[in-house]
Amino acid sequence: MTYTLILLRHGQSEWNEKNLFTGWVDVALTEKGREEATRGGHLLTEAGILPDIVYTSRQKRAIITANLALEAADRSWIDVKRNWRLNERHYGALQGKDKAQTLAEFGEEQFMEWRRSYDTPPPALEDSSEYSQVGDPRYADLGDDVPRTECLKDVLDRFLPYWESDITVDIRAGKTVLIAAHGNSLRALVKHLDGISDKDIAALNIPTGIPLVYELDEDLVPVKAGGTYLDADAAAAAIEAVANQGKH
Ligand SMILES: O=C(O)[C@@H](CO)OP(=O)(O)O
Repeated sequence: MTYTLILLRHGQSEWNEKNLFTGWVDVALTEKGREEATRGGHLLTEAGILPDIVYTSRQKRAIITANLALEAADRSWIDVKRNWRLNERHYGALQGKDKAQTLAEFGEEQFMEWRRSYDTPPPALEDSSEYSQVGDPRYADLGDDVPRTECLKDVLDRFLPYWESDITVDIRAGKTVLIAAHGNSLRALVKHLDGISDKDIAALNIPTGIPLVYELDEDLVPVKAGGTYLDADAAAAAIEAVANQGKH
């Protein structure tokens, strides 16, 4: 008996296109991002892998990606659960900043430490910033615990309780679960699933809009480490592009 889990990073967002750090800022998809999402749904249909329930963050780029992919797969009717614990990593004071300019200003070592280190968060974002989520009604249940910055470890710490309490329950019930989320919240999940070390996770990048399918055994251990991208060639090229962001 194995279980099926599908991970889908949202399609290209307006700030992905502009090469800006995004985090918890609720930016929209570009036209290309919408097309990627629809194509993701077609890839699922072609592979005959159809989700029974979808989990998303509370951010519209993931929500709309899920909607478009499910519409393409004719599965708009499935149950949906949204939770802030699937949100993108809060990028602190880098939110809204240009990646190339940040790289030029602070140098590659600092830039990569903020982008990809496991446990070094960027400087905290001021509550008065236009890019702060403090006071946003969608996070009212968080009270004053709305993040001001996060490292990947913080994402794992807030994601894992929800993984255990909700997502794994649906998986173990035999449902094919689709998680539509973000580059860094999905990196956190992949780190957990594949048992990737704190150091090695720095080199792992997730492309936009290409379903990544995991077959999990009874202990929820991947049958094939790293899972399977439904379009492996497109994924390889897109992974390279994410890794090099800010450098060109
Ligand atoms: O800006 C962000 O929020 C993330 C994902 O788009 O970027 P990065 O890949 O640099 O962590």
